[in-house]
Formats: sequence, C-alpha cells, structure tokens
Amino acid sequence: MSKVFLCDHPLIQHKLTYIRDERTNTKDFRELVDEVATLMAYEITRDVPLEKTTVKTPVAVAEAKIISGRMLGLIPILRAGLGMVDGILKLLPAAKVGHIGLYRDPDTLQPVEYYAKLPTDVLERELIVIDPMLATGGSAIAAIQMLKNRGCKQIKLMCLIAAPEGVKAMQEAHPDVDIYTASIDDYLNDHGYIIPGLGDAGDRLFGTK
Ligand SMILES: O=P(O)(O)OC[C@H]1O[C@H](OP(=O)(O)OP(=O)(O)O)[C@H](O)[C@@H]1O
Ligand SMILES: O=c1cc[nH]c(=O)[nH]1
Ligand SMILES: [Mg+2]
Repeated sequence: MSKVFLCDHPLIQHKLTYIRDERTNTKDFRELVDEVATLMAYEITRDVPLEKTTVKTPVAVAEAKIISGRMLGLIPILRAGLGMVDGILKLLPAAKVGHIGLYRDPDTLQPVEYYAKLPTDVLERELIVIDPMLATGGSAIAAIQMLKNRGCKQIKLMCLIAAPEGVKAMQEAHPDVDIYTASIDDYLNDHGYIIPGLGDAGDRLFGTK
C-alpha cells in the first residue's frame, strides 16, 4: 500500500489558507501555488540519497555530500498542474518536464486524454506527477497509467488538496505510488468538487472564470 505524506509545515498550511480564500485574486493565487510547490518540493525530496564527496574551500578540504545522480522528471497534468512546475524547478532545476493533457468530463467525471509529450529518457527518470487537485482520482490514476504503459516505474504524486475518495482510489489503482499532499479535505460534492477545497484550480490559476 502506498504512503500518504501530509505536508503540514506551517508555511505550507498558512499559504494554503490564502489559496483557498475566494477573495484571493488570480495573481496572488498563482504566486501562492508557486510558493507552496517549492516548499512541497523540499518535502518530497527528503528521501533523496546523498553520496560523499570532498570540496576545497578557500582554507581547507571539506568532507561534503552531494545528491547522487538521480534523474527526475516532472509530469504536470494540464492545465492546473502547470501552476506548480516553476516552483518545483526552483529547487530541482535539472529535472525535465513532460506534459499530460487530461480534462475531466463534467457529466461523467471521467478523464479525457488530449495530449502527452514526455522526455525521451523518461524511463530512466524518477517521476513526480503534479496536479493541485486529487478529487475522484480519475485524472491522476489515468495519467499514471499512461506513464506505466510506457514502462515508467518510479512515480510519486504531488497535489495540494486531496479528497479521501481520491486517495482511496489512487491507493487501490496504484499501490506503489506515494502521495504527497498539503491537505486531505472532507469529501466530494455531487459535482465532484472537493469540499471545502479551493474551487476549480485551473480556472483560478488562469483566470478563466
Ligand atoms: O481527481 P479528478 O476527479 O480527476 O479531478 C481532478 C482533476 O480536475 C481538474 O482538472 P480539470 O478537469 O478541471 O481540467 P483543467 O485543469 O484543464 O481545468 C484538476 O486539475 C485535476 O486534473
Ligand atoms: O474541487 C475540484 C475538483 C476537481 N478539480 C478542481 O479544480 N477542483
Ligand atoms: Mg478545471
């Protein structure tokens, strides 16, 4: 069974409150999501292995550590996942970025695929699938299945807000994929929106409503 990591650092929780607030405008919403993504990148890389090295300072040689050569790939789910990419790249600038386009059919709530462009060396990379909202889980489950169908193996999921229903569905569909989230909210309403949530993440990021 996959693990669920609740990123409960006070800075993340503080910023998430303003992200949820309906009065937060598009500019501030985008900046806050970007900042939280950076903070979550710090949390999601906690288990990255280090190796020993030495470095010459101006006065001596220091025993030091560097991250061992792991290659990362960020896979935002369009559109809303895009809002978290730059924030993560600030800490992981060597990561490559692949895009998966999915939208949720408003009637059936089923994910509909419309785009996929992945790094050519995606199979050699550890992947972080990024989407602020894990609602029914349908989109993230489908995106991860698309990656697995291509042979990808080491995958984590990063979201801002998860519904209990989405966490359960993800764990059943992909028990090998750990979930990193800043909150597990209460439930999904009849339209598949996370309650209390933040509304429609894509619309709030891009000002389309
Ligand atoms: O867990 P699910 O029930 O699948 O719902 C979550 C999905 O819904 C939203 O995308 P949406 O379909 O609104 O597309 P958009 O990002 O283009 O607005 C969100 O960004 C997730 O991708
Ligand atoms: O609450 C929700 C659920 C799905 N997608 C969103 O953007 N928000
Ligand atoms: Mg949307």
